[in-house]
Amino acid sequence: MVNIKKLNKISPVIYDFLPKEKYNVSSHLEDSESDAFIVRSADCHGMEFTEDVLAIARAGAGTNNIPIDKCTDQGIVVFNTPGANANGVKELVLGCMIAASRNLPEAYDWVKTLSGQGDEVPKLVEKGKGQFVGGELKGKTLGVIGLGAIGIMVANAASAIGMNVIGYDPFLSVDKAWTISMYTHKAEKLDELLEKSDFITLHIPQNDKTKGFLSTPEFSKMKDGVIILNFARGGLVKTTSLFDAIESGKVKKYVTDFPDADTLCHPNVLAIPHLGASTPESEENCAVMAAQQLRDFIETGSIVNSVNMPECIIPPSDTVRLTILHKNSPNMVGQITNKIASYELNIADMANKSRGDIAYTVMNLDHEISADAIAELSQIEGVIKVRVL
Ligand SMILES: NC(=O)C1=CN([C@@H]2O[C@H](COP(=O)(O)OP(=O)(O)OC[C@H]3O[C@@H](n4cnc5c(N)ncnc54)[C@H](O)[C@@H]3O)[C@@H](O)[C@H]2O)C=CC1
Ligand SMILES: O=C(O)C(=O)COP(=O)(O)O
Repeated sequence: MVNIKKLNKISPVIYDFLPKEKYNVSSHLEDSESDAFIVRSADCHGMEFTEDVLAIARAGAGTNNIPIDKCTDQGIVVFNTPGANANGVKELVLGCMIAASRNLPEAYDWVKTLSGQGDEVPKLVEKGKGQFVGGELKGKTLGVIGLGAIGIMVANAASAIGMNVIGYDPFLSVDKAWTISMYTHKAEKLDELLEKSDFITLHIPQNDKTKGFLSTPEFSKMKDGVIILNFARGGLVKTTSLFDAIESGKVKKYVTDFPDADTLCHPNVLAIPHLGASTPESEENCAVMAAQQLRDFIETGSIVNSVNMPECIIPPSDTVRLTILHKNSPNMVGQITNKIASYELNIADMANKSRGDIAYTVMNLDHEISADAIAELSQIEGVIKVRVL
């Protein structure tokens, strides 16, 4: 039985992919008895992992809640589900862009104050509506920072409703570029996007390099009255700089899916409780993808959509399969194959993939491998984790 601990509520569709006969998926497991974890936004940074932990599947995109370096050092494969919740976020970004521009939250609050005015309500509505006049999106310029799964969908949808779109992503892949609407203008420099945009939306991961991505120097380059949307992560925007920019009239409104004690009640902040991916469709897509990836890895050794290990797609096999995560350094494969040969085992098939400092070797063997041989392979310097499937 493989124990998979759920660290968040996950769509029950996972049970279709992790059948009860083989997988014990529960939130009641101890960390120490878990072979793998499936998680949404729960903070895993303080967790200790035993050497039996094989993988962590993030049913979602952002992995800043997972200690990636620690997992890599321990040979724990971390997966995410790229694109699985992108449509959910895109729709909320569009809705909030309209809500912010047309002053809907303020108007909604105000109209409720008319309660108790009886037949006067329609007249009072017409009299008071002028205070909530807000601009249309058509013809305005939207700056999209980060053209990944979500940023591209937002850019394409905004083009379709008549906005001018400027995109900025210095790391854009060619495959992704093919999917961007021809109407999206490419900003060579971030400054160009900051200077020209009426709305700016963030769709980049939060990491050591992107923390405080928008702070005083960036705000100072923006147009007066810009509306900023942050459906990526709270730490991307420096709050003190944001409040100064609101005070000076530079920023008209800040829409965030990641409120904190400071931003929560600010009158120019439209705060949403991290709802971007909270749709049945996105939750199900993420759960399916996370469960499938986890199962494939556990059963065949295949690694797809990992954020810390090399991709390695291998068909299932009836033979004994050995998977070895190891350092990507000279003569690792040589030492491993020599050790196997010393036990007079023949390698029928083999794959070796690397990513940065880490490599992954998968072998199909003609015969069973002994516990002694596995122990000796594990002791080779640079070998991180050995599994027999
Ligand atoms: N509010 C919510 O519920 C959700 C929030 N998210 C957040 O949105 C982020 C983006 O999600 P996806 O689009 O699915 O990820 P993705 O990985 O498909 O796209 C991220 C893009 O950001 C780009 N990028 C990275 N650093 C950059 C930089 N310094 N400047 C410009 N571009 C940069 C990358 O090249 C990539 O194209 C996630 O990391 C997560 O934090 C994701 C899903 C749901
Ligand atoms: O996928 C992401 O990065 C998200 O922010 C969604 O988080 P959630 O799964 O809704 O806790």
